[in-house]
Amino acid sequence: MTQKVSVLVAGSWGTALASVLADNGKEVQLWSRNEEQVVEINEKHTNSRFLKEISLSPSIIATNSLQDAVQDADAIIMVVPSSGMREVASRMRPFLKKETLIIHATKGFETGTLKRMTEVLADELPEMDPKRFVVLSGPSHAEEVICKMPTTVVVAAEDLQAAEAAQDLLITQYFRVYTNPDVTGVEVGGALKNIIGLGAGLTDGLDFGDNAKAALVTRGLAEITRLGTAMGANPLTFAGLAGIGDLIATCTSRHSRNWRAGNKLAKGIPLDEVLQEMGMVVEGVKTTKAAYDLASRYEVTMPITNELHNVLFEGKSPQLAARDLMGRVRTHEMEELPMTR
Ligand SMILES: NC(=O)C1=CN([C@@H]2O[C@H](COP(=O)(O)OP(=O)(O)OC[C@H]3O[C@@H](n4cnc5c(N)ncnc54)[C@H](OP(=O)(O)O)[C@@H]3O)[C@@H](O)[C@H]2O)C=CC1
Ligand SMILES: O=C(CO)COP(=O)(O)O
Repeated sequence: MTQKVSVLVAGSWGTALASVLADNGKEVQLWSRNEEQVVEINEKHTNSRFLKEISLSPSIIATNSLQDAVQDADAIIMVVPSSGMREVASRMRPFLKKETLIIHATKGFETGTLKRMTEVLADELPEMDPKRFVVLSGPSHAEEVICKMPTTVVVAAEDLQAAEAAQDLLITQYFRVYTNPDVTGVEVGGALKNIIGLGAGLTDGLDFGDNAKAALVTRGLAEITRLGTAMGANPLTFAGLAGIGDLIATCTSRHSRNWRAGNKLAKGIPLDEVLQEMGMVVEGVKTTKAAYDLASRYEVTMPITNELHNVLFEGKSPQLAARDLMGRVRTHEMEELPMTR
């Protein structure tokens, strides 16, 4: 029997994942709160606001009804921005079957609570087994996936069978899916790389050069690993797709929303104008605030996040932030290790 999979919501990444599922022979519903978008997807088979003139599979059915999208689904993929995860999870709860597989592909923390997305899902869906919540992450720009360009991602769940079920739903010739048991690591890596992506956009916008960007990625990975392990992640996860893999994509790609936002900031455009101009979610901004608070909660040193926080929210100039990063007290590359001579 054909599996029924619903994707919530029809942003760029949700639409690209719906397309992968359709290519994999699944019966796909794509939920949006926006009536015009539903009509466009069903009648023209495009989602022009997010994916320009790309043609979508006519087998993807868009709907405005959350109940219709959720009630018969064998699996649901949640791709709502982190700011909307709690609201959408709570609204879908009355229609959800206990056995439905829940996957999310969102990269961020909840502002205020600082919770990871599977923790938000566990709060709002208490009837579901949290060990079966799956997170999907890795280097995967919607603009390339929708064109069936070779892409690799990772799905993590505490329950291996749940991760394998997600792998099975999505793996295709062009979309290779690995499993990993480290839910915390995959969620933390996916969220924190966006901060470094913003920083890379700033660095490139200010013409700091290739050495600076390599330093940012490498030292960014060091602080992601530091916070992630303090939160319970396996450090090896950050050497994988949800860590260095996604950092490379975000810090080097012309598709990256976070890189582009950082690049605009480097031109002196104020943050609120940058976010308006982007017209798409830039998770790195809220994540910088959350990571700044998490670093303090877990007593972890995160110099790049700290400086980016000052640039975004305290009006510090990026040049001064870079100077302060370069002028930090000298230390060992592996800061956990003592200095030896
Ligand atoms: N784009 C990409 O390539 C990738 C994105 N991601 C992650 O996926 C998530 C979504 O990003 P992306 O698809 O790019 O975002 P987009 O900006 O492309 O789309 C966001 C969509 O979410 C909708 N939305 C926002 N809040 C709510 C809500 N409370 N209820 C219902 N719908 C809502 C918006 O609807 P409306 O228009 O009505 O506001 C819009 O359709 C992010 O966490 C991102 O980091 C992960 C990997 C790749
Ligand atoms: O997470 C993403 C790609 O893996 C999307 O975020 P960016 O567009 O900022 O790179």
